[in-house]
Amino acid sequence: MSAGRPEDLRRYVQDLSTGLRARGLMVPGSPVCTRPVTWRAAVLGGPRPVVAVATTGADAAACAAQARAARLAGADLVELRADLLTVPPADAPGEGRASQALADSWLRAARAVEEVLHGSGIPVLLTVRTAAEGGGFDADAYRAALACVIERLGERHRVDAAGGRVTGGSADADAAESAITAIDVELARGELPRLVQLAHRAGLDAVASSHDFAATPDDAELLRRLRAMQDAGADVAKIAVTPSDPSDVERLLGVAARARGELDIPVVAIAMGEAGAVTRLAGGVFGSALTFATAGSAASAPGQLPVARVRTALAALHP
Ligand SMILES: O=C1C[C@@](O)(C(=O)O)C[C@@H](O)[C@@H]1O
Repeated sequence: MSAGRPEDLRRYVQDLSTGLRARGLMVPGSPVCTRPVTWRAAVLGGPRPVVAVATTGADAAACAAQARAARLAGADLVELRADLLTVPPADAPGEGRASQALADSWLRAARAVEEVLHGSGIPVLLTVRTAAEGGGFDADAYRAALACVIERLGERHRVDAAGGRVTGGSADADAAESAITAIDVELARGELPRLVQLAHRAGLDAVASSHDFAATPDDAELLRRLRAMQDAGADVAKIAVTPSDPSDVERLLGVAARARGELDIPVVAIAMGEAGAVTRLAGGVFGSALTFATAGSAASAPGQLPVARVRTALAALHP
């Protein structure tokens, strides 16, 4: 179905839930998350999905402008897509490439984003998406660069804490400059448990993720990935797939409902592209904890809809 009017959406959701319950793939009532996470004012795994807007800017100023637009549009979370930042020539990877220099340039953008979010309670998720999963970063350099930026965030966290400022984790942490509460870690790049542990030591939560830009893997594989993420210690488990027809979209939502029933941590399930747009509106009914929307700028993945449209759907489906 198309992501249409609220009444169409309600009917779609009702029909699909009835079908899934009849097949024992969805528990009756609202699926409850037993281990929700709170990032400043946003709760993943609460009664409604959190609405995120991703930056797509190539420099700190563009990201800050997009974060400001996200705040004005009513986003709950900003994702800083570090992989889309242009690396300044001096920092460019090359001979003896310095992950440190890269982390420096990402942290400069993070500071700019944090500045415009100051006082809003909006947390920031830092993501380095590899080309293998629809992003702009080199998959071979991924683990080292990610570990480096996590270390740097940890140092910053400790400095902030020593300076008497609280960082992340609570709704009244607005006095804090550090809004980065979580980091995205790709399951397929390997060493997920180590990177999650590194994030936790740095005072960050970890969102494990897996993207398929070509297809929608079978249900067992999708559930296996989500479970592997939880088993690796991730705080949130996220899958994004590409449906080829409406039945793939329904399968994805069914997987979300099953994962919600079987896992403790918040689960995020997205079908990308126009065909999957309904999952960005109705995913929450099936237990998906987070949806990505746009706020006047380019989408960070295909099929994202404007925040206002998503909010209208959420209000209709989660009264
Ligand atoms: O993982 C995701 C989900 C996403 O791919 C989407 O389809 O909305 C957008 C990405 O920016 C984000 O990191």
